[in-house]
Amino acid sequence: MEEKVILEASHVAKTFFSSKGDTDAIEDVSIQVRENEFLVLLGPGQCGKTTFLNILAGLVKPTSGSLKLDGREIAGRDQRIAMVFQKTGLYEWKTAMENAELGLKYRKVPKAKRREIAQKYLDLVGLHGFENAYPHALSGGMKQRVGIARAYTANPEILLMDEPFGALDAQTRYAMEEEILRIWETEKRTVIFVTNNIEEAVTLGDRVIQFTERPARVKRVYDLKDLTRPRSHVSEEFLRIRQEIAANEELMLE
Ligand SMILES: Nc1ncnc2c1ncn2[C@@H]1O[C@H](COP(=O)(O)OP(=O)(O)OP(=O)(O)O)[C@@H](O)[C@H]1O
Repeated sequence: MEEKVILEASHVAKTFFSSKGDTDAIEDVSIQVRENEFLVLLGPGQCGKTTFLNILAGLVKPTSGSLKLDGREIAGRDQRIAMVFQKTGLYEWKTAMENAELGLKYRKVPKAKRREIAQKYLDLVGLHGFENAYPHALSGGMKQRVGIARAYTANPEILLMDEPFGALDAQTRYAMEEEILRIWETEKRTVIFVTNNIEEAVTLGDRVIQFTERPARVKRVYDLKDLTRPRSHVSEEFLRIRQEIAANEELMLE
């Protein structure tokens, strides 16, 4: 059975206009995102990935093109879409719990209820016992966990993740890749995850959409659904796909 398309971007383009010259960030990107899939957007640095994600989040207005969520056109921010940033954007003067429940507070959810929901997701991301910790007392990986809990707490249909592990050391990054898969398997949502790291893309994605250099276009789509999880970084299949994607990326950079 064909899976349901939850989000569709059609012919999205973005040019930043400025007195110093215009920058074409995205040329013409059309993608379909399937419900509950883990979709990775992979592309070289500065190719326009963040811009594209910001457009999906309603934070940047496309120059042209359109977005449909659940079959209906959307423009601007939508509560059904939540974002996890590379820089976590946590409030330093708020505890892990207060950060996690913030979205619900804005929505005027009563305190007891929002505590209950935030607690559920702090538990899910492995932060039980750290509810009262302030961000400065948390490691980089733990801060990202709070960011993920905060996004889940808002109960979105779609989670956008912009290189969330890009600033972490390699070991923590591997651990967080396993963690995000565990969290996603436990409570499935549609995830759109941006990275410039091929290994990370192949580790995580049901599908990987490879972008060209700026201005971004879709170069190729890899369907990895049949690559069994958990994925061994040294299996023949994993290495073959990694190599294939890398070769394609090099071709683009020549
Ligand atoms: N607000 C803006 N005004 C002008 N130019 C911008 C703006 N935001 C992004 N750009 C330009 O658009 C291009 C794409 O940037 P973007 O951050 O989307 O790339 P990226 O693929 O996410 O990069 P990275 O992998 O380094 O995070 C860059 O050349 C950037 O300088």
